This record gives sequence, structure tokens and C-alpha cells, in this order.
Amino acid sequence: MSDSPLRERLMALRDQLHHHSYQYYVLDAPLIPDAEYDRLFNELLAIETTHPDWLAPDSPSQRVGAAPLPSFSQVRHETPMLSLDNVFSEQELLDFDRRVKSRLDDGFTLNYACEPKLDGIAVSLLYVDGVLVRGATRGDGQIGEDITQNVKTISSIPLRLRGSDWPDDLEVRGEIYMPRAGFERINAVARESDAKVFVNPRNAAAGSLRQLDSRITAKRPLEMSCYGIAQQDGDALFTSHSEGLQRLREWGFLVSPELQVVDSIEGCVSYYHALLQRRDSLAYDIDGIVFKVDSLALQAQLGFVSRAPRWAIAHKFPAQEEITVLRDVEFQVGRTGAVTPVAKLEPVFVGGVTVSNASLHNFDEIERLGVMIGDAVVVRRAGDVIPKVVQVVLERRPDTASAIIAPKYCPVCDSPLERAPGEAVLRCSGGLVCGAQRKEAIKHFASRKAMDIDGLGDKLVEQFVDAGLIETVADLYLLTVEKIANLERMGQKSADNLIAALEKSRATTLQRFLYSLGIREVGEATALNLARHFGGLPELMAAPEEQLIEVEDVGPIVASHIHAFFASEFNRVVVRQLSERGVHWPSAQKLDGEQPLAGQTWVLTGNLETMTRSDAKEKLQALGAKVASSVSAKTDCVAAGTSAGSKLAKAEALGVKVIDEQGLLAVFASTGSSI
Ligand SMILES: NC(=O)c1ccc[n+]([C@@H]2O[C@H](COP(=O)([O-])OP(=O)(O)OC[C@H]3O[C@@H](n4cnc5c(N)ncnc54)[C@H](O)[C@@H]3O)[C@@H](O)[C@H]2O)c1
Ligand SMILES: [Zn+2]
Repeated sequence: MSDSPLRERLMALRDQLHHHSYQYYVLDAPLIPDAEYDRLFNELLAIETTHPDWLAPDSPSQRVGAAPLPSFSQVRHETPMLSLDNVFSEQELLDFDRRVKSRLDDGFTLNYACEPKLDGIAVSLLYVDGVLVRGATRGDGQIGEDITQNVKTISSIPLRLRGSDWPDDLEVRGEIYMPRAGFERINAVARESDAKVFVNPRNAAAGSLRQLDSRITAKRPLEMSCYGIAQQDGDALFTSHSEGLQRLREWGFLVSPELQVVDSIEGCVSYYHALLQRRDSLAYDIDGIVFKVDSLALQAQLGFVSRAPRWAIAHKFPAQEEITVLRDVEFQVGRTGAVTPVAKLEPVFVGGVTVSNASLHNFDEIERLGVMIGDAVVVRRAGDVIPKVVQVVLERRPDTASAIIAPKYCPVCDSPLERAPGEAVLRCSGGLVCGAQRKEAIKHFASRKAMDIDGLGDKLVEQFVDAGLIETVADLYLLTVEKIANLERMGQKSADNLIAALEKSRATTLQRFLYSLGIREVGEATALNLARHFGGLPELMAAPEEQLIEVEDVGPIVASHIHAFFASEFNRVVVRQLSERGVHWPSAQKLDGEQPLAGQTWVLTGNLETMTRSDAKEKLQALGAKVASSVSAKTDCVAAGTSAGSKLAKAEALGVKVIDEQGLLAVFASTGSSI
């Protein structure tokens, strides 16, 4: 390459890096992942190293951070706040060690302090006479932002120092960060309320800290870990960096418990590997390790270059966020029928593994991200959580990008998908017909509070389904000892027991049976209410939604789930087969015997003296009656208190039986029900 295209590249890199620094440092709105920024930065460094004459004072390589936001008051740092040089390989780390040694006068003892490199934002705290007087961001290294009110809200920052041996003026430096759990929590809340979702914990920490209203900062889960003291002229309180950190601990600061001092670069290498191993299990994000020459005298010999000290180096970990291309979106059906969009990615190495699938949560998330097929996206894999698409790199969207279309039918069973109003999740309406939901449906059917089939655990259900012995819950009642005795881990005795348990489970109650069908949002309590209300299955299956809503605790959503379940031909067949294969329960008549008012519809109106309307309603329901809110020809009885109005009139017009409060009390008394 001739000089001029290379110089053009250099200029383009400078422009890009300036732009991305501004987005990252000033606006807290990075457009690309750090790994991409680092690649561009290193490319710039490489060009500037081979062409030192092209170096310019305003090159990103010569600068720290970016200018502070004008909305904050400015703070001038007495001692500049610098950045750190990075290395990405062991070889480069060894080179650093050689450079350090070559610059030191003979006869030195070289120890390194090793610390995690927390991924947050650099902050300076100023204490005068032991009292916190100022907090500031790094800004461009010379001038930062005054965030005193905000740092005061962070509980790990002492407002007053402990002990008494601190210097009159003390400037402490450290990193304010957001632990991962707190980050997940505030993002979950933000998603619910359609507020700003942060890309990563570092971005969340920066956005939370640089608030003009400190009450917002106070609500954010921030911490500060301290890693240094700005050097003051003359006063030598201690001789090493690690000793200084020890003092900071005594004065009440949080200093990383991972701090270690080693006596060789080999020690640094082992420290790096040990912490990299534990990276996922730490409570916060770290993006590498910082190694510092421990002796303050040796640090002074080494000094600084424009943007970083010569006595420290950051050894970066593999990136937890990378840029890749979204090739396609696939839809997976989970065990509850929830359909999740899964991003199919150009394979990319991120968070220590090669990732080719990532979660997109649901359609709300797809809309929030504004992501399209073909987009360049940022994938994040941190901790042990599944990789996620967290951002679209809009500036790299190709012309060919295409919208992600929500499927209308289940990719597994072809049943229509539905999305309840206000819900982000698409669901397969197939119920038992859906292969994806089948195993879970059968496990639920067999469980203790459902059909209570003793011995039919999750493993066995999977085995039966995988062996093709059963497809639906009704098939369970076609199993025989001969069919199952030869299965792996089964044997004659277990087979006998299981068939006996199946036989026993045939006699059940309507409530259990309804619960066991696994209709969405029909738990035990709702199943009981349904059984009481309708008395029999045919009545329930025939009930329109308006009638279902009359059942206690059944709202429009549950009613629509129940209705949809029984509207499915497949489900109706399974229910019929279950009945044909011997599943039964006491009939409504029998229930009538237990519940004196079963099958009756009552209406309450007017004011009652001796009880509240809701007490009366509960009592009637306990006796088996359905309590409706309006009178019709089907109403069996109206209990009218004083000042009853239109309902009473209607009852009289229709010739429906009417009783007063005394009459109602008499009914309760005669049924042995007390109030
Ligand atoms: N995505 C983007 O668009 C974009 C833009 C600009 C910068 N960046 C990222 O920002 C980083 C560069 O920023 P930088 O100049 O702050 O440098 P840096 O983060 O690489 O290193 C210096 C910083 O490390 C921090 N640090 C954490 N633990 C420390 C410890 N124990 N001792 C000393 N310092 C510690 C301090 O805040 C210090 O200022 C890179 O990772 C880069 O990718 C990204
Ligand atoms: Zn399905």
C-alpha cells in the first residue's frame, strides 16, 4: 500500500474513533461493542507506530476519554486521571515486563500488584479533613464532571473516613460499577415499563451515575471499588501501591478482595488464568486484569506517556460482547407452548465460546431492538446466562435487510399461534396436539394433584413418548404390562405396579380431571370452581365464554383459554377417549347430595342487615349454588334485602321465586350452614 491510502485510512480511523468515543464517554450510548472499538484503536496505533511523523496531538491515541458534558459543573484534576495501555496476549504481557525492567535502574526488586479490571467508570473522590467534599468523573483526564451529589448516594463510599491517620487532603480513585444481578433487575423493570434498557452493566453504571437528579442515581444498584490514591507531592505515607490499598480498606473503602501481590510476571500469568476461570461466577463484570508495579519508587522511575502510566498494564479478557450478523430467526416452541424467537448468527467467539444462537426473548424485544434479518448485531454473553442480542449496529445495516415476521402457525404442530392482549409472548394454541407440549402435558396429567398416577415420573413419561408408546394422555390407559415390562429400567414388578396405579387413577373427581387437562391458567382452585359451577363436563364443554365468566375467579382471559381448549377438535377427542377408556368421577346428582343448592342459580339484591352481600354469596356458593348478577328466566331464586329495585321487579315479572333476608337465613339454617 502506498502512503496515501494508508494515510486516508488513518484519517478515517481517527474520525470513527472520535465519533465512537463521544457516543461512549459523553452520551453513554455506544454504537459498537468494545471489542470492535479496540480493533479500530489498535489499527490506529499500528499505523502511528510505523509513521511517527503522522502522529497528531488530537489523535485518539493521545487522549483519555472525552470532554465532560456541559450540563455538569467542571472539576479540574490536580493529578490527571489517565487510562491504561492494553495487551491482549501473554506474549505482549511478557514484552511489557521486559520494557519495565529495561527502564529501571539496576538492583530493583520488582513486584506486581494484580487486580481485576472492573468494567464501570473511573471516579475520583476528594476528602478534606476526613470528609468527602467532591466526587468527579474522569472526563478527558484533565477536566471531569462534578458528581458529588450522586456519589454520596452510593453506600460503599464513606462520607467520613474511619480511623485518624489519613492525610488532610486525600484523593481516592476507583471504579463505580453495577453488579450483574442489579443490572438484570433494573433492565427487567425497564422492559416492563417500556423505559430505557441498558446494553450492559458498564453502560447502566455510567447512565445511572451521570444523572443531573441524584434521586435517580440513589435508586440504582451502584458500588465503588477503589484501586488507587492520587499521588500527593512530598508526603510518603507508604512505599507501595498495595500498602496504600490496605490503608484505604482501613479508612472504610471497598477494595477488591481479589487483590494479590506477585513477585514475577509468571505470577501475573497465573493470576490472569485463575481469575479468567472464575470470571463467570463473579458478581460483576470484569474485562481483564490490571498489573501494576507495586513499589511507588519504581513507579516514579517509570513515569507516564501521554495517556497512560508506564508502570501498569491491562491484560484484557476475551470480549463478552461481539459484533456479528443475524442470518435468520427461528421460532422454538417451549414446553408451555410459548414461542421464542431464536437468533441464528454468523458464528462468533464471545465470552469464551463460539456462539451461533442467541435469545431474542419475544416480539416486544424484537421491536425494541428494531432488529432485522441481515443486520450487524451485538451479542453479549456474560456470566453463565444464555447469549443475547443486545443491540443493532445500525450504521452497518445492509440494503438487503428484511423484517422479522411473526409466524401465524406453530412450527411444530401447525396450530394457530395466539398473543393475548398486553402479553409479549406468542403461544401455540394446540395444547395436547402439539408435540412440543406433549411430554409436559403428560407429566402434568400424571402429577400428584392431578390424576395422581403413582410411579409415573418425568423420566418414564419421556421414555414412553420417545419409544412411541404414547402420544396423548388418553394413550396411557391403553398401556399394558406386556407393552411396558420389557422397557429399559422397567421390569415385571414395576410394570405391574404402574398398570395398577393407572387402573386406580381412573376413578377421580371432576375437579382433578379438569386440573389434569393442563388448560392454561386453570389451577386447582379454578378447577374446583368450574366443577362446582357446572356439575358436569358436558355442561362445561358447551358453555360459551359469557357463561364461563360467571364462575368465581374466572375472568375473560381464563374464560377464553377454557373455551379455546374445548373448541379444539383434538382436545375433544382426547377427552372422549379418556372417558371411553374408563376415566370417571361422581356424577352431578351425587354432588347434589353433598351440596343442597347444587345446580341452582341465585341472585342477591338489596341491603342485608345481618350479613354482607359477599358473605351471603360465599355461603350460597359453598352450598353449591351459582350466584349470578342478573335475573333471568333461568334464575331459581332471588334473595331480596331492603330497598331492592329493578332486579326484584324483574323477578316478579318473570315469576321467579323471591325470598327476603329471613327466608335466606332459614335456608342457611336448614342446610346446617351457620353464618
Ligand atoms: N464501544 C465503544 O464505542 C467504545 C468507545 C470508547 C471506548 N470504549 C472502551 O473503553 C475502553 C477504553 O477506555 P478507557 O480509556 O477508560 O481505558 P480502559 O478501560 O481500557 O482502562 C482504564 C480504566 O480502567 C479502569 N480500571 C478498572 N479497574 C482498574 C484497576 N484495578 N486499576 C486501574 N484502573 C482500573 C479505570 O476506570 C481506568 O480509567 C476500552 O475497553 C474501549 O473498548 C468503547
Ligand atoms: Zn404447537
